[in-house]
Amino acid sequence: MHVVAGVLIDVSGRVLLAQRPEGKHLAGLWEFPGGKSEPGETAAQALVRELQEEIGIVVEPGEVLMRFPWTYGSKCLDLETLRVLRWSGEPRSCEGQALRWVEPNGFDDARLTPADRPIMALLRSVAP
Ligand SMILES: Nc1nc2c([nH]c(=O)n2[C@@H]2O[C@H](COP(=O)(O)OP(=O)(O)OP(=O)(O)O)[C@@H](O)[C@H]2O)c(=O)[nH]1
Repeated sequence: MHVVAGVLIDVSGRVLLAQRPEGKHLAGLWEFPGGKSEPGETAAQALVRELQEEIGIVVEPGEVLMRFPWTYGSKCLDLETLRVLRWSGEPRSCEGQALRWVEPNGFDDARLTPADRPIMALLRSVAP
């Protein structure tokens, strides 16, 4: 399963996280917004579609920050994380999930989905 996630960084260096809803796998943990790609979609196309559906913004995808496999029990992900260069609109919750801008250095890893911990570590390492 190919999953794309987007890293939005605001002017003060905070990144946007979404909370996984009740009743879902990893409920309550925070992740970068995104979702599964559909057959035939590139990662960039999937990211544009997912962020439009989930948080109501139109994004310009940038470079791939990280791509790696991750296993949760019997679930295997190919998680591809892209930087978002620009977006139009103000992120808002379109599917009931909580959204939050957080400082990479001030957010406890235990609150992230496990696969997102190495991504946050990368963001911390490049933070100004
Ligand atoms: N969108 C997203 N999913 C992630 C991230 N990190 C991570 O481990 N995942 C996992 O990737 C899987 C795909 O997520 P999804 O949002 O498309 O699907 P879902 O579990 O909500 O279920 P559903 O859409 O089938 O109902 C989930 O198991 C999710 O926990 C991330 O940063 N962003």
